[in-house]
Amino acid sequence: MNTAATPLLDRVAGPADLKAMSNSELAALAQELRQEVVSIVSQTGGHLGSSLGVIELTVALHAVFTAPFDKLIWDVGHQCYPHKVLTGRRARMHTLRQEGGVSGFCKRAESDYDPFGAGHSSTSISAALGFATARDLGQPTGDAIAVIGDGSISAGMAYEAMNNAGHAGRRLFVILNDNEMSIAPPVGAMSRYLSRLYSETPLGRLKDIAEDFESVLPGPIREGARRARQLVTGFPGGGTLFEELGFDYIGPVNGHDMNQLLQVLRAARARASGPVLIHCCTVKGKGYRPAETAADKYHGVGKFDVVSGTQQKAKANAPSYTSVFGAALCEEAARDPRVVAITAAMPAGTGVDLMQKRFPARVFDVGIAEQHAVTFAAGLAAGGTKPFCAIYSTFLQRGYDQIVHDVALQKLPVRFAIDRAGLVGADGATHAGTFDLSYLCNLPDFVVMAPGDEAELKHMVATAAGYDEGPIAFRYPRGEGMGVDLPERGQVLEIGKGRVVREGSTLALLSLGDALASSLVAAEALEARGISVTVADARFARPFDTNLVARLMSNHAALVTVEHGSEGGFGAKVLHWLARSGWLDRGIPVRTMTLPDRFIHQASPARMYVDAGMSADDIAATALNALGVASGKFGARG
Ligand SMILES: Cc1ncc(C[n+]2csc(CCOP(=O)(O)OP(=O)(O)O)c2C)c(N)n1
Ligand SMILES: CC(=O)[C@@H](O)[C@H](O)COP(=O)(O)O
Ligand SMILES: [Mg+2]
Repeated sequence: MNTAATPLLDRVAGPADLKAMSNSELAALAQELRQEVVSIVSQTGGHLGSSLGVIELTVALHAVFTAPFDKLIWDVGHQCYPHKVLTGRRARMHTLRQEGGVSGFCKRAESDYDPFGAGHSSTSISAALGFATARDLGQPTGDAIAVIGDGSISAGMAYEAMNNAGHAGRRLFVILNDNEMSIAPPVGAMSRYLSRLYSETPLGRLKDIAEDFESVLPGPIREGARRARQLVTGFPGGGTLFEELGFDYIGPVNGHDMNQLLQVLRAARARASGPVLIHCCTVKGKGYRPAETAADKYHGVGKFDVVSGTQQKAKANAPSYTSVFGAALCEEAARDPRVVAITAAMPAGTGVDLMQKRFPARVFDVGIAEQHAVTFAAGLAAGGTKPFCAIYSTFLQRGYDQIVHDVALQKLPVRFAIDRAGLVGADGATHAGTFDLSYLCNLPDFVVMAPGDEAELKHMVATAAGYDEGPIAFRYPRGEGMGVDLPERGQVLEIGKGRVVREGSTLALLSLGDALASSLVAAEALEARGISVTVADARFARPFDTNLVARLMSNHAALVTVEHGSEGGFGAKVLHWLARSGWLDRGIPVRTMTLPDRFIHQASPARMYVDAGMSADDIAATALNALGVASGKFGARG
């Protein structure tokens, strides 16, 4: 528990309590809130650095605006912990990111103070404009305020929204939280531009203040504006990019100076008639030394010791799939200079940082820009290189039209390395990689693979590297592999060929990807009940091994497919084929085990699979049910 004294925070039951506080009390409250957030996350783990950077901003926003009537929309939502503490969730924060607990992101179902859910980035300005438009159409809604980071503002959606908002001219606030960090150091021309705005104008002096605001802002700030305008703009009208898009621009503001924040927000709130962008400069990890000095600014941390900052690390039993991919990619890159890699702001998360270190000229971090990443990869493939486009399953959803239109339709050999497939744990439903099988298996000419263990992943990287006929993807889960021996060199697999892992005679389990582990456990349990089980690893979801399926159907009393993906993926393909080829008419029971038709909420991955009805016990029960139907002698649940 947090034992530090928090007299001001203890007086806060909700944001209304901030209204009566003086500026200096609000500044002191921010310090208490900071230590509270450090204390909470030290016990739960989570996204700490981003939350610490917006402590003063959170206090100031709640002091000036009136949530939940005013809509405060946190982009991504990974910086929302101080907001949650101030909005009635303090007592439950010890359950952060745990099963049944407080979400690590904003969630409409959790609180009226979370008007719009997130987890993926760059949606806040669009959502805020939606609220502002609803208000102008007569809905009982107050101001809409989007808080978006310098990393998240690199995505196309943010510009689509600003383009629309600038044209619409509605009263709307965008707070650009510029901490010069994404998860990794930010990249791109926009990031460079923001750095110029930041570095060439002294903090504490606002530049480019629209006429309307000038009269309510202090003299020195007004003075700085003119000079800064000349220094950093370069647009024909002398405005910032944001002004050219139709926003009033205020900034840069020192996001840790409570007086300045309050003054600027109050002025903006009093005077704005159209869209306003407030450029707020902050420090990721602010006020907690281990975070400020860490290379990743404590973006995402496990539980840690508050005094030393030392994080608890669970002992690894096997290398992670990510690290196996990263190493295998490096090996392929060393062999073939045409191998290149693309990441959308996640070099470490995807494991391409290894190749980035060895072959920096062949790794491209495009920033948070998944759509661009996919089409950029398509261009790289069309241009003769061998691109590996490494994107988490959940974020690849952003690039779906690009996958269809730019990659699949043109049959371009882009290799998709899809990490975080399946249920991912504490990040919950927003980050679950459950749809990729469904959305890729329907695309003509696409090859879709899933490794049953980390050695298989190495083979699949080699297979993808050697495959030039069209698009190819492999999807693998977050976390550790199975602890199997890794081959010296990945083998090129025959496209569309599965393998039998364990031979039996009564029941056939046909698993895809990491569902192999639970299928093997289920097989053991069934064997203990006297049922002889074959376990086959499909390896390929598309094209899948029809000969193998036909063999399993002809030699066994029932077939169960198992995959860690939503309905409409591998099992659906198998079922279609069985129906079309007439196999289903022969009366052999078939079951498809997929994730259920609902979102699964945060818990440990193992618990999420239990919730999803996909544990080894569930597989065994489903198998017994299928066999019961076949023979009438197994009366199990299912
Ligand atoms: C569409 C999408 N791509 C990638 C991510 C992963 N991601 C989460 S936070 C983050 C960095 C965001 O940087 P910024 O907006 O500057 O916020 P900061 O972490 O600096 O507070 C990234 C890349 C995501 N959540 N959504
Ligand atoms: C907020 C966000 O989207 C990322 O920080 C994400 O939580 C990273 O997930 P991993 O921990 O699986 O890399
Ligand atoms: Mg940032």
